[in-house]
Amino acid sequence: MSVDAATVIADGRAVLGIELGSTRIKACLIGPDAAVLATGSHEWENRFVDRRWTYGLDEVWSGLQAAYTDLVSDASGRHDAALASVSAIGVSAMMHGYLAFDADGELLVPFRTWRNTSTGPAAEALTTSFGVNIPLRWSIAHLYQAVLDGEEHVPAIASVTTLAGYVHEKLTGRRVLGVGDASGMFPIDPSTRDYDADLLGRFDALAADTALPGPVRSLLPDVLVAGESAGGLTEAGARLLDPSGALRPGAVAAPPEGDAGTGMVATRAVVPRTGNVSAGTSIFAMVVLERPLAGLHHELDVVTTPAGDPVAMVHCNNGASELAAWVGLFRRFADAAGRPVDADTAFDVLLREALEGDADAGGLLAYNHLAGEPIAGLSEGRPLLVRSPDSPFTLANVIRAQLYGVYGTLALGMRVLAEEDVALDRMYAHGGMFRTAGVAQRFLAAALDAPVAVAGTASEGGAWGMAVLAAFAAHRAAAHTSAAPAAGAAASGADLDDYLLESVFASTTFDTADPEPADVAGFAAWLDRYRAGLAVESAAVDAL
Ligand SMILES: Nc1ncnc2c1ncn2[C@@H]1O[C@H](COP(=O)(O)OP(=O)(O)O)[C@@H](O)[C@H]1O
Ligand SMILES: O=C(CO)[C@@H](O)[C@@H](O)COP(=O)(O)O
Repeated sequence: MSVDAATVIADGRAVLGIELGSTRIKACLIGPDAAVLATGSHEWENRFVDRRWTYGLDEVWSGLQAAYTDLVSDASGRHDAALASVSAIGVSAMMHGYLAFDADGELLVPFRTWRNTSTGPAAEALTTSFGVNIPLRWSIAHLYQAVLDGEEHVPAIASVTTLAGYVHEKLTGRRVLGVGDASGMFPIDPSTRDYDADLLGRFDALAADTALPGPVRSLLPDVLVAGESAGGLTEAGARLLDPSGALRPGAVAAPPEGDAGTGMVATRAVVPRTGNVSAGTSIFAMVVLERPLAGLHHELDVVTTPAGDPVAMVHCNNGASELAAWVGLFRRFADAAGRPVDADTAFDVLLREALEGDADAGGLLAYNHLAGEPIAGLSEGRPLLVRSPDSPFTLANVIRAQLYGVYGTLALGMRVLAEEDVALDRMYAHGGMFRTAGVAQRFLAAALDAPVAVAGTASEGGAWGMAVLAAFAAHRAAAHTSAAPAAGAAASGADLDDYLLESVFASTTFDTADPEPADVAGFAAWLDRYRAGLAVESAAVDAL
C-alpha cells in the first residue's frame, strides 16, 4: 500500500479536498480508489467582534497553509512521498453567511459567519415574500438585513459569496459556486438547478428604491453542478496554498461546495430517502426529498445535494462545542493533578463513562446553547446544567446529559420533519463527535429512534467528501475530453450516486448502531423535560 501510495502521490495522481469547518480546517489527500493517503488540519476559532461572529481573511489563508503543510508532512511521514502536484482539487467550507466585495475585490465588511442571528427582520420579510423558509444564517438574509439597516457599504457591493466561493475564486480565478453551497445563499429551482428566477424577481422588487446595486443575480456567483469543471488551480492559487513553491498549478477544480453537500457525499446520502447528520460545532440533519415539503416550517430549510436535488434540513447552531468545553475542564483537572491526558483520550474516557449513566441521564439537563438557536426560540445562548436536588449527580449522568444536550434541539426539529412524512431509508452520521467510536453514535440512534451508520472516515468526513467530489469532476472531465476538452458535464443525482457506489463505496464498511429500546425511552423522557426546561434557558438569556 505504501509503495503504491508513494507512486500515486509522486505521479501527481492524488486528489486534494479541503474543508474549512468552524473549528478545524481539514485537508485530505485521496488515491484513485478514494482511500485516504494523507490528512492535515489546523485548529481555528471564530471570534465575537462588535457583536458579530467572524474570522479574518488573513486567518483563512494562514490556516489553509498550515493545514496543507500538515498534510504534506503526513504524506512524507506515511509514504516517504513529496507532494508537488495533484490531479484535482476541491474546496468546501461552512455555508451561508456574508462575504461582500466591491468592484476591486476588496472586502467591504468583516466576514459575517452562519452563526450570526442578527438578521431576523430580513429573514422574516423574505420568508413572507418568497413563501419558503429563509433562515437567519442564509446569505440572502444577511444581504437584505444590511440593506434594511442602511449600512454604508451597501452601494459599493459588487459581489457576495460564501467562504468556499471566496477561497475557490482566489485559487482558480473563477467566481462560481457548487449548487449545494449556492442553495444556502438563495433558493434553488430544482428544475433548472440554478437560482429560482421567480424569487430573484421578488427580491429585486423588495430591494427596488434601496441603495443596493441590482439586480441581485448580478451580485451572486454562477452556479455549477457536481461533475462540471470549475476551472483549475492557477499559479497564483498554488502559491496561496503552498508559499514554499513546491505545489504546481494545473489541477482540475471541482465546484466549491458547502459542508452540507460534502457530508452527503461522504455518507453516500445523495439520492431520495437517504439522510445524514453532521455533528461538529453546529449539528444538522439532512434528508434528500422525494417530493416537496407540504408546509412552510421555521424548523426546516430546503437546500440541495451537490447534484441539485432538494434536501430538507434541520439545522441547529449549537453542536458539540459545549461538550468540548466540558472535556477541556476535565483535561485541566488532569493537568492540575499531574496526570495530563490528550484530547482524544479525555473524550474517550468521558464518553465511555457516559455509557454507564441512567437512560434519562438521571434527569440532568444540559443546554449547549453558546449562540442563539432559532429552533428553540433563543436569540442568544447561555449554556446551562440544571438538575433537581435528587437527580443522581454522577459523572456518567453529567456527560450523558451533555451528549443528549448536543441532540436536544435537533430532536425537536426532527419531530417536525417526521410530521411531514419525509421518507428515510438510512441515516448516516459524520463529524468530530464520532472520533470516539460507538458512543455519540449510540445516543444519536436513541434520539432519532432510527439506525445510525458511521464510516471509518466519519471524523474527516467533509474534507474527504470534497476530495471525492474533486475526483468526480476529474473523472467527468476525462470522460468528456473529446467532446469538450477539460470540461465535465453536469451530473444528475443518480450519476453521482452511481459513481459513489462504483468508485468510492464499493469496499467501504459502515458500522451501524440500532436504537436500544431503553435508550430510546430514556431519551424521550429526557427530551420532554428538556422541552419544559427551555423556559429556564430563555430566562437565563433574559437575566444574564
Ligand atoms: N476524540 C473525540 N471524540 C469525540 N468527540 C470529539 C473528539 N474530538 C473532538 N470531538 C468533538 O468534535 C467537535 C468538532 O467536530 P468537527 O466536525 O471537527 O467540527 P467543525 O467542522 O465544526 O470544525 C468538537 O467540538 C468536539 O466536541
Ligand atoms: O449552516 C451550515 C449548513 O447549513 C453549516 O455550514 C454551519 O452550521 C457550519 O457547520 P460546522 O459546524 O462548521 O460543521
